[in-house]
Amino acid sequence: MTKPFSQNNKSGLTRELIEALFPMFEEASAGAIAVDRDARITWINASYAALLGLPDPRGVIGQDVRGVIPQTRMHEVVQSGQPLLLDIMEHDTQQLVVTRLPFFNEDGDIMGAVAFVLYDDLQPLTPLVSKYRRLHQDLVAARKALARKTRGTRYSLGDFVGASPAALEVKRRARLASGRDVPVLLLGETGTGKEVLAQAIHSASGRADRPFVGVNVAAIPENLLEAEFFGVAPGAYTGADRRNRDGKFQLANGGTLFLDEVGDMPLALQAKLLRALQEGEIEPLGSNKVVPVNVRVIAATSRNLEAMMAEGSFRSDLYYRLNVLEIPIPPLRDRLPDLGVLCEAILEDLCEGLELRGEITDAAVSALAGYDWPGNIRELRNVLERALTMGEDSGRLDADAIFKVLPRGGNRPSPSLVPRPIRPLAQTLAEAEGQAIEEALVASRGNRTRAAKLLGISRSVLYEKLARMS
Ligand SMILES: Nc1ncnc2c1ncn2[C@@H]1O[C@H](COP(=O)(O)OP(=O)(O)OP(=O)(O)O)[C@@H](O)[C@H]1O
Repeated sequence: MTKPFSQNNKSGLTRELIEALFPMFEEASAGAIAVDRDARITWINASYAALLGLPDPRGVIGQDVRGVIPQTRMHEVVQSGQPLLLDIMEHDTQQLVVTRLPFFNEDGDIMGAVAFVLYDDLQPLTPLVSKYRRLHQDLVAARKALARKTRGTRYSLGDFVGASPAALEVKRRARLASGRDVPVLLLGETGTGKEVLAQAIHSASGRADRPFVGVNVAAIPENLLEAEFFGVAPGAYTGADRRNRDGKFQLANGGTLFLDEVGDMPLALQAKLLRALQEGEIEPLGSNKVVPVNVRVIAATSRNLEAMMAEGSFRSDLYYRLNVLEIPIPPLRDRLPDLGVLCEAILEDLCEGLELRGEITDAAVSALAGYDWPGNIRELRNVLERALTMGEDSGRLDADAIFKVLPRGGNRPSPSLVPRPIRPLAQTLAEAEGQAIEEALVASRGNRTRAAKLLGISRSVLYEKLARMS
């Protein structure tokens, strides 16, 4: 099939080396091809021609290699003079492992390139290829996470999953909060999604392209809190940095400051925080100069601030300053109709980048509904993660897989075992109606028109009933 190297490639170490190795490579490979410096085919062996399905290999001599093998990268090799030692090339439905080497004349000028198909069947390479795919998927996921991190937030409102009336009300308030530049107070037990919501409000607000800075008050030792919040002036105290150190207020300037576990803030710092919020300025530790700051505060707590005010451990003036728009987030046990969609969303997230289906059966969701969820959605995520780790390789979770990992002792009493007081019929009917509406909204993912259709009532009747329920 003509000669791989033209006459003017007489010497030159690389060419000689390639020539010496050529018969061995050709023999061992599943196909070989050579191109000239313009990436036109000068030679192709019979096995490669057969692999490519070429009826007449001579017909392709002189053609641009890209016209014959669309996914080739030979033109890159002849342009750069650099080999591409290992690559997986797609051709039609095949995946070919190829190596591509340039060759030069005695003056070092590029003359062309040769390529060998090392494997045309990836079966023996399956472990390597799956590892490569997994790493590639991890890389994509890490890049996404990094992009979010550089913006300061990971979540948007769509990440607050739930379609029950309780979840929809949370989202309605969050949207309201995004449109108004006022302080927001998020109230909810641990793991209910306070941080998710704080980030989502910021991302949808006019401050979205400014920083989002979160600080967990409970996680910082009391003696460091002031420096953490307001920063430190150079040489403020013995051992302090010579340079100025910005506090969270300065870092969040122009953006949003998320104060998590604000109920854990000592009284002395509460006074300083109040002043900063009222005056719009702060005084770094050890400095006698005030610095103007413009931050929107979103505070969150799992504690009962009203009870704390009553006992004097939380300042009421700070409470009213922070609580301009309050968003109570219900615990998971109070929005069990959301379990199904939450599981779906969490499993999708957990399985991203892995070759797992991440499915859950209805019976498994019912098993989850029997548990009390003191750790809320964070705990649900952990349970699903454990079930995936310990379960079948396919990533399909059934009730058994859930029971194996669900903490014991936290079960809710099954409704049939709890003696139910007899109540007026109208009340029982209203509750049944409320539950049916809630389930229809979950099934329709919050789409009221579809929910009304499922319930066999008109949209306006559904709206009337929802208004009566709220
Ligand atoms: N509505 C939701 N939809 C989907 N995932 C959620 C939701 N709420 C919380 N999560 C997930 O649950 C975990 C805990 O959420 P988050 O940290 O926001 O809770 P938190 O209320 O701030 O908890 P803590 O008070 O302990 O800091 C996170 O992994 C988050 O992604």
